Amino acid sequence: MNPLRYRRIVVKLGTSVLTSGSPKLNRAHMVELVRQMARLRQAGCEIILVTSGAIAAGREHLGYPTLPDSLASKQMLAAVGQSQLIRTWEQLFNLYNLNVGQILLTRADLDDRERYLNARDTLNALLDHGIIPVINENDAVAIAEIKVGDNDNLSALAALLAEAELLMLLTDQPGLFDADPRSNPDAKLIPEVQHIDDSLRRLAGGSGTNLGTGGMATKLQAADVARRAGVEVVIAAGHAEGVIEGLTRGEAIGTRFPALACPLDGRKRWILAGPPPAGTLHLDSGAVRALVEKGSSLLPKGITAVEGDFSRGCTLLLKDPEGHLIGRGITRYGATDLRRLAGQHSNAIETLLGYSYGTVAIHRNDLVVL
Ligand SMILES: Nc1ncnc2c1ncn2[C@@H]1O[C@H](COP(=O)(O)OP(=O)(O)O)[C@@H](O)[C@H]1O
Ligand SMILES: N[C@@H](CCC(=O)OP(=O)(O)O)C(=O)O
Repeated sequence: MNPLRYRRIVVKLGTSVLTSGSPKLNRAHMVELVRQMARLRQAGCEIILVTSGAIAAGREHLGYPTLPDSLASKQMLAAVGQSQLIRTWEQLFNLYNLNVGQILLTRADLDDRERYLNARDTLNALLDHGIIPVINENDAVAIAEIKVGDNDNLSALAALLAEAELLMLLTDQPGLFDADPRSNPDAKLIPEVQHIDDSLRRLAGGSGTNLGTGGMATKLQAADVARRAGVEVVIAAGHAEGVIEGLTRGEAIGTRFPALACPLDGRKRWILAGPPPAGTLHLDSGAVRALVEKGSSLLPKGITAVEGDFSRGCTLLLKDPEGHLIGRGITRYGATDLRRLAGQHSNAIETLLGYSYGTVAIHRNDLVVL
């Protein structure tokens, strides 16, 4: 089979894969993973590595100190461990004459469109020079407000940034099961997922260990974001022999999430990936139909309630009358204005506010329907 079925892939390695369930990095296993990635690279496939393991590596390097369960302790471990981690990746890739470039991100780096584009340019420059980008969250400085929080979602953002074709979420289980296989030995692997809905989300539990973050729940969130942007996603076991190469050849391993048919364009990818929502607009059923079925802009008339305190240019969540999330978009009016405009006809905007930024609350170009 053709090994170049995918031109650009993101490989996300969870702590569970890098430590093999032990409290320290399993370097022998990391060598095997690098061997596979190097072979693919040499065959012309561009690889972006999203690596967890900084906190585990820091704990190992400091001799497993007993620390309070505080953010500062974790940040200290991440600061120590990240340099151990990148050094290990660097040494291993150098065995194959490949260089690595470290990118440490927080959500704040992706919020602003210009910073998002800068990060994208750096990623592309590394790839253009045959260098393997090695990405982790900047745990040492990130506090809750600016954190992505888990590397599953971070890897989806990396896949969007890089316009990758395939995202591999490699973990300690062979894929997504119909129940957590740690506690349900009869659980069955789900080979393919077409729709990510609430019933599927209920199957996906948290991490089974205290080293991993998020478990299958964050892997599903990541898959949901990436496939909307046209990226195919697969969850598979990182310890399975030849897994990275096999997945790149399109072999039926793990749980596959085919990419949605109509990928979003660049700006809409950023709306999906970048800014955290600053509020919520509740819409009536007519507005929901206009957005979902006709691809229209959102008019103030269709807004029934406004939650949050936000200004013009912020990203908002859009919900239908039942409270289901139907999209996200960038508002042309701040919260105070929208509270006045909700339910009103667009030609009353000037009279109600004394000024106007146009007839729509959210323009269709600034809107992603989910
Ligand atoms: N439905 C499910 N199918 C598979 N694994 C599940 C499921 N629900 C919860 N899990 C747990 O998710 C864990 C993997 O997530 P996590 O510990 O965060 O790993 P990683 O470090 O690779 O991100 C598994 O070990 C498993 O216990
Ligand atoms: N950024 C953290 C890992 C966060 C995370 O999501 O971990 P995991 O669930 O193992 O992928 C670290 O390097 O330790």
